[in-house]
Amino acid sequence: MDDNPLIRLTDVNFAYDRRPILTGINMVIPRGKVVAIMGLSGCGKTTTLRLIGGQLKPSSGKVEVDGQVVHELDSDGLYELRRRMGMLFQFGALFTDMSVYDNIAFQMREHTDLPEELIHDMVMMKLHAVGLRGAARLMPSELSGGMARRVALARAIALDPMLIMYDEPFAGLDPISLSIVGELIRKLNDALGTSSIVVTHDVQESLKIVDYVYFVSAGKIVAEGTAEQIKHSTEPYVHQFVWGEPDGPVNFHYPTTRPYGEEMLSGPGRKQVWW
Ligand SMILES: Nc1ncnc2c1ncn2[C@@H]1O[C@H](COP(=O)(O)OP(=O)(O)OP(=O)(O)O)[C@@H](O)[C@H]1O
Repeated sequence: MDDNPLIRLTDVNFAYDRRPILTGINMVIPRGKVVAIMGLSGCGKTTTLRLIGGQLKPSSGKVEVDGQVVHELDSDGLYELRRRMGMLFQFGALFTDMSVYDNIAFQMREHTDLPEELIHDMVMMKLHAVGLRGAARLMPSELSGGMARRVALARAIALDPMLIMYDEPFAGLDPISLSIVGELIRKLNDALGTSSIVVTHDVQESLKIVDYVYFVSAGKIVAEGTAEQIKHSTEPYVHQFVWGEPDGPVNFHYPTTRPYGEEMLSGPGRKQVWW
């Protein structure tokens, strides 16, 4: 039991209007660790990140970050808290009209009064950390997908955050870029002494780099454990997910109560059929 985790979600429920998205979520992100939230599309992973970032408020339950209840903060408190969180959004969108250098300097200029010489040194340090110091003057359109993702990573750590949240950091990358980005997530976490949350459905890549995994299905945590425990899990849902098996508790068919035969016989133009 971690008495002082960076993040704690306690009995969190969240609904859009009256449609439940998350139910009874209990989750802990320890300091200094990399934790993955995995699950199929639409299960509520991004929603969980948005609750932690304070963009959404839970319908009930508590979201605590570094000892503060996120949804009880006023706008100044929230602004201050968010400044200490780095975020790599899905597909790591960069500002397309700014150079790589300016993309990273942007946060520093927005949130600090640091002089340009210092910003220069910090931008170069961040770019060096992701191996792209030489790309500082390029525009985003001149980068490969893997390079763009690394720039987005450098931008996420621009302000030395206490927490970095990655939303699908591996999406659309070739296998080499994928493992470079994976290794960088781990290295940056350890070098900066932050905590990281990786939202992903890329099981194999993330199991190589994370300390702990939460599996979410239909808005509930259905399994959790260390990367080793997850790899060897016999829990049917986890096993199916980890090994990418088509058959198992996750159905190929979206649920329907209507038998297939009945559906086919009741289509348009079928009403007059004599049988
Ligand atoms: N603004 C919104 N209004 C209503 N429903 C929403 C909204 N945003 C997301 N949802 C719904 O909430 C559910 C959870 O979405 P969420 O984005 O958290 O899933 P996810 O697990 O991150 O999926 P993906 O991997 O595809 O990004 C989905 O069913 C989605 O349709």
